[in-house]
Amino acid sequence: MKVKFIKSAPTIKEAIEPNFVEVALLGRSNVGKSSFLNTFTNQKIAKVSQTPGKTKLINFFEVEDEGKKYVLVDLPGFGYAKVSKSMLKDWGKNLDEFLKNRFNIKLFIHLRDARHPDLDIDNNVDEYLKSFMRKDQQLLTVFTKIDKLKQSELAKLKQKYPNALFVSNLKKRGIDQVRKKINEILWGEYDKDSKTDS
Ligand SMILES: Nc1nc2c(ncn2[C@@H]2O[C@H](COP(=O)(O)OP(=O)(O)OP(=O)(O)O)[C@@H](O)[C@H]2O)c(=O)[nH]1
Ligand SMILES: [Mg+2]
Repeated sequence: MKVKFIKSAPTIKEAIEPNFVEVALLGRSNVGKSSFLNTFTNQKIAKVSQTPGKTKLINFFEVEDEGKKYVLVDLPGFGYAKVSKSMLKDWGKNLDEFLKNRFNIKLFIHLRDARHPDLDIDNNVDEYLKSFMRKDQQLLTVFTKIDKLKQSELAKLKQKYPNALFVSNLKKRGIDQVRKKINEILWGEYDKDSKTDS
C-alpha cells in the first residue's frame, strides 16, 4: 500500500477536488483516529495525542492499494466532553454540509471505543449519517482499543456487533481486515489470491 498526504484543509471550502472515491473517517475525539491512520498506512502520517481534540483540520490522504486509488479523509473528532443531540452544534455546520454533499464519499468509517460501545453520541452519529446516506454509500463500524478488553468482553462485543470490525492500533491487530473490507466495499468482492487465469 502506498500513501501520500495531500492536504490539510482548515475549512470545507479548501477541500481538494473530488476526483477520487473517498473514505471518510469519523469518531469521537481520542477514539484513536490518528493512531488508526498511522497503523493502517504503516506510516507516522498523523499526529497522535493524549489530549482530545488534537485533529482540527480535515486531512486528505491518497491511498493506492492493489493498484487502485482512493482518498482517505480524516475528519475532526466530535463531542469529547458533552453528549449532544445536535451534531451541527458540536461539530460545525460546514462539516454537516460537507458530509451531506460530498458525492464521492462511498464509505463512512465510524471508529468507536471498544470499552464504551454504547455511547449516545456514537449512536446519534450513526442515526445522523443514516438520515442522509445514499444507496451507494455504506457505513462501517470499527471498534478501537480492543487490547483493553478481556477475551470474553471482546467475544461479547463481536456477538453484539456482527458487522463491525475490531482493531488495536497499539498491538496492530485487525488492521488488515479493515483494509480488505474497504477494498471490498469500494471495488466489489474479489480475492486477489484466487485468480482463475490458469
Ligand atoms: N490501548 C490503546 N490505545 C490507543 C489505541 N488507539 C489509540 N490509542 C491511544 O488513544 C489516545 C488518542 O489517540 P489519537 O489517535 O490521538 O486519537 P484521535 O481520535 O485522533 O483524537 P483527536 O485527534 O483528539 O480527535 C492516544 O493516547 C493513543 O495512544 C489502541 O488501539 N489501543
Ligand atoms: Mg487525531
